[in-house]
Amino acid sequence: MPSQRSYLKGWVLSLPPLDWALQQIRELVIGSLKCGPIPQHIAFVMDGNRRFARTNDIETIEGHSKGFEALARILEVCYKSGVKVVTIYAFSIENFKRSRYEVDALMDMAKTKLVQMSQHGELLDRYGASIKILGDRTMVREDVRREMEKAVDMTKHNESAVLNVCFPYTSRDEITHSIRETVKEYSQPPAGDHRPEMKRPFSESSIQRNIRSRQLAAVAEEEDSPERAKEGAQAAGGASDADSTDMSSADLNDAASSTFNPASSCTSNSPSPDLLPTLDSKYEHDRSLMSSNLPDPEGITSETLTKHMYTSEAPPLDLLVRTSGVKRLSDFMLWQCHEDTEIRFLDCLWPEFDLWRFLPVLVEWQWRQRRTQKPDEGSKTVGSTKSS
Ligand SMILES: CC(C)=CCC/C(C)=C/CC/C(C)=C/COP(=O)(O)OP(=O)(O)O
Repeated sequence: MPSQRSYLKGWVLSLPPLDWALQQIRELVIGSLKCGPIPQHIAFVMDGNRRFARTNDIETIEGHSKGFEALARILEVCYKSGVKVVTIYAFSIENFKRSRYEVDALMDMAKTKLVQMSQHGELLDRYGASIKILGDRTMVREDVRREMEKAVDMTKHNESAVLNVCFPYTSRDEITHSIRETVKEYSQPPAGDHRPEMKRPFSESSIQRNIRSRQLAAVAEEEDSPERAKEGAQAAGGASDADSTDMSSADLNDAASSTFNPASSCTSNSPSPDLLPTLDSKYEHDRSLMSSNLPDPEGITSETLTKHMYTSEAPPLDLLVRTSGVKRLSDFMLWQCHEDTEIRFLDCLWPEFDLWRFLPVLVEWQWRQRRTQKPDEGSKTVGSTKSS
């Protein structure tokens, strides 16, 4: 029954005059959306294909095929409105647990549809969008991988927009990949053979060193003569200086011996010995780092990891939409969801998703953007990083 109703609805809406009128309305709506800020990066969890198939009494594969049609509709809306990057969860690593038949059908769909979309005059070509495949391609069948690479190659000259196809992907896999790449980067001397800088006044280890050297001074002051207190204070000052400037090997040696060596600065009044091996080993580590010419791991920040994520070239994620009423991220875009990413869970199934269901999400996003825009940002139309 539901499939009969949707067939009838489809037939009525495809009558030429109605279809034309609807097209005009769609254009008007998208045109008015473009007057406001537009998210630069949107991600979709295209959930509910199988449930759609069940409720409409069609094959599971047919449900996925309807899902692909919905994707084409939504990409059209996104690129027409000015969204720069769309990231889709097309195949999770978890999806390999599905039946062989379904996995093969999804692989075949990716194999044919991606090249189809990339052809001259087709969707991606019309909007100047390039395809990027994010995920562990080694898990994909050779023939599928070849076609995916072909689609990437066919669209690589397109510069107006991007379609990130996560296939096969999970965030945990992506984050692991990024850490692995970061470790590789920090395990070899930087290009050009530059001596790594040791400038890190606010690093955790610098702060720890400062606190401990001050503790040494305090212990000396409490328990010993004024001379010892002075010695301790000097040691603390020395450490602070060393930490706030570039540290040469000589500085490190001096600091290590005068400040932290129990034998040289504290004899009878040494602090608890369990504090000292840590300090010594930290300095040992710094010293060996200086002599090895490797980059300083203290320089690793969240930006370093971002740089090694699959989405490194994409703008920050402004909006994440999941259909089918399920309120989970399912290991998708965990790193990319920042404090300002809007996450929307919609009740409709993915194959039912269209401009009319997407519109309220976009309008609400625009409304929030405008509400949080500062007066001098009035004309800004780019997805921003402001809090709501
Ligand atoms: C370009 C390209 C490769 C397009 C792929 C097309 C497409 C829509 C893929 C989504 C596949 C998928 C696992 C959807 C989740 O719904 P589900 O199967 O988990 O449905 P359910 O939640 O109802 O079980």
